Amino acid sequence: MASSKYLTGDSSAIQEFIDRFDVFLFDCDGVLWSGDHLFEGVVETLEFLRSKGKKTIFVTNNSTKSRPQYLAKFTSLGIPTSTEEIFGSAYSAAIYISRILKLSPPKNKVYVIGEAGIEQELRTENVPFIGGTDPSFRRDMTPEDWKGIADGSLLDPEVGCVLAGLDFHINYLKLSHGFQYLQRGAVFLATNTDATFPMNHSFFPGAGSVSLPLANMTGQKPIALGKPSQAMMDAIEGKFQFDRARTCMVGDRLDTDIKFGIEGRLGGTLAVQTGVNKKADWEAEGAVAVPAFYVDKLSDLRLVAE
Ligand SMILES: O=C(O)[C@H](O)[C@H](O)COP(=O)(O)O
Ligand SMILES: [Mg+2]
Repeated sequence: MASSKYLTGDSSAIQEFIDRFDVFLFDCDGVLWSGDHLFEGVVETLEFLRSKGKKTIFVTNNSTKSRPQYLAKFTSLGIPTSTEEIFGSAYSAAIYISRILKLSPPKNKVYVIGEAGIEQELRTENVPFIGGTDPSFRRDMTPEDWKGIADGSLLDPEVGCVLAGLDFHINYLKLSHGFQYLQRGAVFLATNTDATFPMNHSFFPGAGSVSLPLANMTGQKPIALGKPSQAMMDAIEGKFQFDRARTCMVGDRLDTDIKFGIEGRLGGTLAVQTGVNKKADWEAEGAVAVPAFYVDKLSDLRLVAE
């Protein structure tokens, strides 16, 4: 089994690690922050890497925010960046639908299960959609719903795709509509399928746990456009033209971030232990992915190197 090199407290190993890469792809939830709590030393560590001429790119599976909404969060937490450096699964899904799937009338609409981030990125790509944050879907089922969903009178005949992401307002009504569209042949997509969502130093249902009922009902697995999807890696590489061998993926989750870097044939992967996975997870027999390097927390990269 592959082994992972521990860097925390080892300045020469950290220096050697940093010298190996020109570009760092940073995961967000569990690496930079937990919810709105910014981890200690993150701003200084990013500045330190940038001062060494390193390129920083933020790659998140969290589809609840669009790139401009993420820019506002980064700015509010004191992290200097631009929408150019931010690549989210909502954006990845929107460009997949508009540039690859290319839905054509009369079934060119997307039924969204998710938050405003997905809606904004679909609008940016001129992809029509229904559902999402529409308040008329945030309620209990009525007798009219049971009848109208079953006979299709309440369904939109122009829906050709169901896109599911992290939805903090998921309910029976939304799932019932989603199922009927999939039964009628709509393409099943997910921004990501993370099982859990790291927040406030604990865990909550992730996007994958939101879309799973639809997968369970239909027996279909959605095409996931976030990490570890290599469609996302190709899109990021296409945008930034980086040398994969000189690029490192930094993440807290084995089955998304680390798998993404390994399957993307990047020069390296670094795991931090401030989010979902810990050392014991990748040392376990049959681990889904083993990071090449690991630290306790992101700011370990900075402290020792100076
Ligand atoms: O459920 C989710 O969507 C994920 O837990 C979450 O969004 C992960 O975000 P990331 O760690 O990729 O920034
Ligand atoms: Mg994460």
